Amino acid sequence: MSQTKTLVEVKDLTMRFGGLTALDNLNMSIHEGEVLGLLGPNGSGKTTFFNVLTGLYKASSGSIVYKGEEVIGKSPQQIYRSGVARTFQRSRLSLPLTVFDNIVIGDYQHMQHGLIFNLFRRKAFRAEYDAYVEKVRDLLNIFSPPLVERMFEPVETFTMIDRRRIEVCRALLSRPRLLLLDEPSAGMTHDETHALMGDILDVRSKLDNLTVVLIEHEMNVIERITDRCVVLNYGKKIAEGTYAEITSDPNVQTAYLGEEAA
Ligand SMILES: Nc1ncnc2c1ncn2[C@@H]1O[C@H](COP(=O)(O)OP(=O)(O)OP(=O)(O)O)[C@@H](O)[C@H]1O
Repeated sequence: MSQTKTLVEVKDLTMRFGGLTALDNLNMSIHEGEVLGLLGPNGSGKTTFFNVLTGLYKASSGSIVYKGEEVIGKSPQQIYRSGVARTFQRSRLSLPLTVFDNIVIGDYQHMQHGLIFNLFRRKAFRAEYDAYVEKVRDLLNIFSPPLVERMFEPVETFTMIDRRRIEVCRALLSRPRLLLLDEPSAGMTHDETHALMGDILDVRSKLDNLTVVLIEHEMNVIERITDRCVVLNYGKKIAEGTYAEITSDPNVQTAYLGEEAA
């Protein structure tokens, strides 16, 4: 029998933007090692939840306990260093830069040496640079081996799916415990989405102890890769369970049909 360990416990979490309540007394948990789907109609608070969990927004009230510690009030850097990494809905790659540069940029807070130090201590800088090359090569070998050969080519020469892979690798560079993926299938074809999700499942099986939360609209993706789902509507949790459970839940059907009818 598998035992469920809680990695994140969310209690009465509320986020207001002026008069708009984006998260409304949200209670939910994220279990260690699971792939959790975060679903809900447009504007239901999914990205806001990621923004609060990663310290970009400070919640109006409530609590998020991650690995036994309160997250609210910590800076995005502190939260990143504690093992929470994410991708964004819109691509944040710098197209003229290489794959290597784009992946390493995300980890600059972990670098030992600042610019002035590097100017004067080239040897130490070189050693750190070489270590990063190895780290990125190892990661690409796990996540997407064909990218290894093209590590020093500019991102603008890559297809959409490879760009997404690069973004996921950037999030994985710090070897996070919790990976938050905000609509990774956006803008991709069905086949590309299928391939990317295969990579994500594959990397989870290769990296120990990785928990994934995925915001996604494509139902077939959710069915294929999630262990469990939480559905939000107007910032509240309206359903929770396996894909089969949530899709047969009348509250979920009403939330989605209501949206279509609107
Ligand atoms: N910085 C902000 N300032 C004001 N309102 C915001 C801000 N961020 C989000 N909102 C509002 O909060 C609500 C929830 O938005 P959010 O982006 O979290 O929804 P979502 O479920 O991720 O939607 P989608 O699926 O369209 O990305 C929306 O009404 C949105 O307009």
